[in-house]
Amino acid sequence: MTYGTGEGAVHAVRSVDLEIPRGGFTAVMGPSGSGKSTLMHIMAGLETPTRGRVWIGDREITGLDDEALTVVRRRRVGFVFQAFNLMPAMDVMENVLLPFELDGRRPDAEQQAWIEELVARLGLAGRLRHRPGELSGGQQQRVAIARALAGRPDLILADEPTGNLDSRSAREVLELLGMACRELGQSIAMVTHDPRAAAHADRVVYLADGVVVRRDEAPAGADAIASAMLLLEEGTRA
Ligand SMILES: Nc1ncnc2c1ncn2[C@@H]1O[C@H](COP(=O)(O)OP(=O)(O)OP(=O)(O)O)[C@@H](O)[C@H]1O
Repeated sequence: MTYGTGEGAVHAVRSVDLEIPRGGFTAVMGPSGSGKSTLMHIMAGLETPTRGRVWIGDREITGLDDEALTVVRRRRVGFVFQAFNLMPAMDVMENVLLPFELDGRRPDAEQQAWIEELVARLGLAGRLRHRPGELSGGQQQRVAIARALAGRPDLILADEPTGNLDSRSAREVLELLGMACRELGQSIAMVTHDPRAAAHADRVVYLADGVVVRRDEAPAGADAIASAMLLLEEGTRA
């Protein structure tokens, strides 16, 4: 992905060949400006790369027009953001059902049962008629996770999902993402700066200057991830 042209061109990501495994929990780490958000936007079909090809599940999204990409995003991708991005005037259940609403669909009986299971597992069953403003940050993020999981997307993209949470709520949210992956088979890619967050993933991919420079298939805890990041940051500054 190149922004700009000529001397001012920025190669935000280069020669990235990356697969987010189905049913896996992948963390994407890297120093500031290393291309994490750009890569995430490309994987989500929010940006079209200058060169290269992208698939979500078995569907190639390269070359789709905006309208087709919007449909792919709605049906195949779930998003969890640092700032929660819930609709303040809607209650918890309305927020969770929003992807169906936007797609002009109603959940069928099986989907409704799945959504009820989800809200129960995420500890939201007693809060369904509350609005986001009446919930803690951790609870709001759990609503966002329920919304992302509701349509069983091919991929959940989480961008610094714990950036606005205290450490206990952060741990709960990460445990729930891990549960979604291990028990519900959900594929997740999470961008984070936080080695403790990345330690919940079963695979860590490191970016530096737009290139994947390292992959840990079984990361050995937050301290090892922090050391790897430190090396990358020193390398980037050098
Ligand atoms: N729309 C844009 N136009 C021009 N350059 C851009 C644009 N978006 C990103 N870049 C550049 O591409 C590079 C990668 O940016 P990106 O936001 O993907 O990094 P990041 O790893 O997500 O950073 P951070 O952790 O600070 O959010 C940076 O050098 C950035 O300045």
